[in-house]
Amino acid sequence: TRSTRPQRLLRAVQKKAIKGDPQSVISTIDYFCRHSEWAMNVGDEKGVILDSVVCEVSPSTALELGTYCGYSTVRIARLLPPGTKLITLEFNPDYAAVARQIIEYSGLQDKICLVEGASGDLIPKMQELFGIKTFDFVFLDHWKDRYLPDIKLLEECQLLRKGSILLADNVICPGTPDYLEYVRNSPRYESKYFKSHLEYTKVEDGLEKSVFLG
Ligand SMILES: Nc1ncc2ncn(CCCCCNC(=O)c3cc(-c4ccc(F)cc4)cc(O)c3O)c2n1
Ligand SMILES: [Mg+2]
Repeated sequence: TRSTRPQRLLRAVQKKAIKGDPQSVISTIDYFCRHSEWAMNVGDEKGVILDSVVCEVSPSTALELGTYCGYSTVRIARLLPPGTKLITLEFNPDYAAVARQIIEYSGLQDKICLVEGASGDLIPKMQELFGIKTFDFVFLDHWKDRYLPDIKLLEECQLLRKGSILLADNVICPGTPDYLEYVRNSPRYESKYFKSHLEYTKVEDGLEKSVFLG
């Protein structure tokens, strides 16, 4: 049967990127998605904003919702100091299988824990599975209608602390209107929009950065 897009993206990484070099894995994926096949990675333009927020927060504990092929997973993990852990949740086993190989190819597997399953099921298990008390940083990039229920779940499970940073992809395209309305109007968050473009296109999109105020 015909290969899938994630498999073709993995093959491009294995063929063109330098093993153990996260930046070359990132550049190879961006080149593939611009010149061969579009894929729903956060991409290079929004990726620079993601990098700057990760560097600013310098999190000890980080959570990513929606791994896909592991592009943003590698982007985030390459900036984390030793001894920190990025937990990334992926629902689709085929995506997870590709992501594991891309993460391993980048050499960052010791900083990343990829867990297969739905965020709604796994978030309540973070304490028992990983001994996580709270997350310093959360990157939301999964089902757009799960952003709002999942941050409410993070609040309920007391996985956020005063100053925890949420960064949400695709708040314009495909769009997360209920999430935006909540974080921009809730007294419990201080929110800021970073205007950008949908990965590899001229379509408007952006990232919403929200600080949990406790
Ligand atoms: N609950 C749970 N727990 C864990 C999970 N793991 C995965 N999932 C499901 C996530 C499925 C992929 C989510 N990502 C997107 O849908 C997405 C789409 C576009 C896009 C597409 C077409 C267009 F024309 C324009 C824009 C662009 C993006 O940057 C996107 O991130 C989970 N769900
Ligand atoms: Mg996205």
